[in-house]
Amino acid sequence: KKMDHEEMSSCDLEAGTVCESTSCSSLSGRPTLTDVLSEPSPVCPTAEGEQTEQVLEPLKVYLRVRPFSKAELASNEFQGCVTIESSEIVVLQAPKDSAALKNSEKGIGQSIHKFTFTQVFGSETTQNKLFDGTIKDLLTAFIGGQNALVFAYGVTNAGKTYTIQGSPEDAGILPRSLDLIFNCINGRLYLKNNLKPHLSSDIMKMDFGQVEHEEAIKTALLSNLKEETDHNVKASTNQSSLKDMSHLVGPNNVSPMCVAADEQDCEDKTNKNQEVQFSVWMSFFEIYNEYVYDLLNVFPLPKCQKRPVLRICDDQAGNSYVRDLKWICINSSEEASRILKIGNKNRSLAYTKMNQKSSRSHSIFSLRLLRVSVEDEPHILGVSELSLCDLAGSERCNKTHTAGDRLKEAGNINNSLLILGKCIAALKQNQNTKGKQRYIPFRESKLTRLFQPFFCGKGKACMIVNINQCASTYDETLNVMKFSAVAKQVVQRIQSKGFEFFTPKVIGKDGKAIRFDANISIEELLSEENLLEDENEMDVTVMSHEDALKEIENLRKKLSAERQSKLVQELQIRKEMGEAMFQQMLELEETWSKICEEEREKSEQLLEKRFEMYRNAIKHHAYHCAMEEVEDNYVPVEEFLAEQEQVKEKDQRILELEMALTLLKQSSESRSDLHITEERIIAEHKNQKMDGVVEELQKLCQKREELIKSLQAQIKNIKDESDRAVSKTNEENTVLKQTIIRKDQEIEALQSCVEHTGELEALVSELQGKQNESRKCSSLVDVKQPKTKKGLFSNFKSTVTHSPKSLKGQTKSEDASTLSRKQPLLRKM
Ligand SMILES: Nc1ncnc2c1ncn2[C@@H]1O[C@H](COP(=O)(O)OP(=O)(O)OP(=O)(O)O)[C@@H](O)[C@H]1O
Repeated sequence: KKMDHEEMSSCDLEAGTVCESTSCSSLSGRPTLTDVLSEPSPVCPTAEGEQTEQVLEPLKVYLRVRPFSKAELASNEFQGCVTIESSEIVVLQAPKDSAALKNSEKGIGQSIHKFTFTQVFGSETTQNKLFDGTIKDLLTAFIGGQNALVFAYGVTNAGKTYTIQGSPEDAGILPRSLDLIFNCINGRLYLKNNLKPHLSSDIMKMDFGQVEHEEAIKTALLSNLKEETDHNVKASTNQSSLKDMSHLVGPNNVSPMCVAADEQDCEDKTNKNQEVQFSVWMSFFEIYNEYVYDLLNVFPLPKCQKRPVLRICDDQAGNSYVRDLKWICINSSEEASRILKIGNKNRSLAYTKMNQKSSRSHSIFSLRLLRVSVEDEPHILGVSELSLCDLAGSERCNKTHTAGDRLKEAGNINNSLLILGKCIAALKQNQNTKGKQRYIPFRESKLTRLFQPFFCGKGKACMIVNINQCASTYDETLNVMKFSAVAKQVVQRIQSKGFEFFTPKVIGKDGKAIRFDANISIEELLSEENLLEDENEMDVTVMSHEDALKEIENLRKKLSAERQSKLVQELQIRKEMGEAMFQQMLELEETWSKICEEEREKSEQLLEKRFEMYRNAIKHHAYHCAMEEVEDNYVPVEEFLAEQEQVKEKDQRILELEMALTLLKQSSESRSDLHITEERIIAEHKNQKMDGVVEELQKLCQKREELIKSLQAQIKNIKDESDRAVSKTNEENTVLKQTIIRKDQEIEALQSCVEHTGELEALVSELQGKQNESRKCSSLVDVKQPKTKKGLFSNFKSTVTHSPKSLKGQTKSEDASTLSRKQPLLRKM
């Protein structure tokens, strides 16, 4: 969890904290290739104790996003996980089902991450654009004499191999670099080929026989390819390869960089630089399961035979190199491409679930450029190295369903990448802390051992991060991005001086160093007798007995000094760890006390709630008990009154008895003492009896009084209720009265209508009579059957005469109960 936190904070820091201007300023006004070639050496190579200048430059980290394949699009891998915000910023959004999203839902980490890169190349980026935008400057530095490392990093199937090597149709940065280098040194190749790279950065002078031997190896290698490749295929490949590279080459086979320079100036400098020549050597090896294998085997070994394993050794300056690695002298980019093909065939590739041709090893292609001055007599000026590394892809074994050999490979791959991550994190931390320097575990893996010089000032490094946008590999991609965020914060301290600073040691055939002197020509050196006489191939590590003893003594001293420093370091680390742990304990204690406080408050609240609950329950219970008691003690009113009567009667009786007693006392005064005593006893007895009865009666009275009170309360309640009912009934009555009045008014209106209709009928019959009379008078009229009355009024009459009845009937049927309720009220009115 702590690691996550650290990673996260580094990511957050990432945004905008790394000063890009450092790199920009160093690049502004950068020299053209012709400048590099023509400039005289700035520092005398023999000047001892001279302070070396260093250039601070942030590690350049580029991001390339691979496009989706058709299969990925079909399997719903597109979930908008990767968004390119600008040419430098990319945002990652966790898809559903990813561990990152699940963690963020639990409050661990975030679901959205923002990362800043030196430059981001989207899925539409062409190989050419990537090449121009990433390593062109590095190549300038390489040709100028600086060591350079480019490494492609990413999860499996992210496009690392595609970026480094490309496809037959579209070449990657490696073939493009070869083309550019050979275009730039075009016409300045050192064709004697008698100088060969040796150990980490030395040069070995070869005699004629050795040169021939080297030539023979190369020819064998090339013919090996020739034998296996079909002529037609080869022809088409060569053509396509030339066609592929054609866009890199300007007119007259000069690279665009050279074309860009002022032509006249370029020509002058080229003429001048005819005296500087170059010898180019290449090697290609892989680190597979932590074993180093040469990929440029002259004769392919049968599958059953084990490949020879190469060792990584240190030279006297402590620089690591691959011992017995084959270095092949190359004279053209085409030659290099052909040799590269052989190497690729020897690479450890395998089919995995994620990638059909997954690289199971880290492959490192290296070029060494020897710069030779041929002004008067050839002089060695220096050597620089360019390494292009295609790292094996990191992967999660359960996702890739790896098992057996694949699982072992994955373990080794992940382990070496983990150590690379540790080294980069330590480098970043060391540059931020003054004084105490953290141990950088370069030597814990073969890969980091070989990368060490590039990260320690002896060259420039640049990282190309490859990612795919698939939702299924989101978590691994996020880790890669976090790693890149840390790497981008590493600031490289690069020795500003080129060849001259890394003065190569020239080794003779006997393996002994020849004192380097720029004034001694190669021919002079070669003509030295000791070189020519010794025909036997010598192992450079063989020393004389005295030298070996001295070396052992030296190493012993170094070892004890190293042990002491390590002991101090260990103590320091222990102290730091102790302090860190103590700090952590304090933080933990603080956190826990906070948690305890919160818990305490919570439980107090809970307790308070419980108390409230119990209180309410008790109240409820008490109320119920009281109600039950009241019910038990309930006595009907009649019974109570009867008892009251009895009490009164008893009171009366007591009074009578008391009076009788007084009389008895008075009359018995004259009786004898015996009688008196007897009577007194009797009276006392009676009194005692009466006292008990009185007490009982009083208790009864008290109870009755209580009962009366409760009954009175009940009566009051009933009275209130009846009052309410009466007022409600009154309100209803009022409403009913109003309704009845309305109905009466309606009936009256109808009756006046009926009367009016009667009048109208009389008028009609009168008019008819008059009409009949006038008819009789005017003519002889046949007696006719009287017609049935038709017309508005007859209908109206019948309607009106029937309407009250029907209305009444309807009202009856509709709401008989309402009427029955109304009638008494009407009667009242
Ligand atoms: N920019 C790109 N444009 C088109 N296709 C690409 C691109 N990058 C990668 N590919 C294709 O994606 C597939 C996987 O790429 P590649 O083999 O380079 O991945 P890798 O990272 O090297 O994987 P591994 O680590 O397993 O070797 C290949 O088929 C390749 O052609």
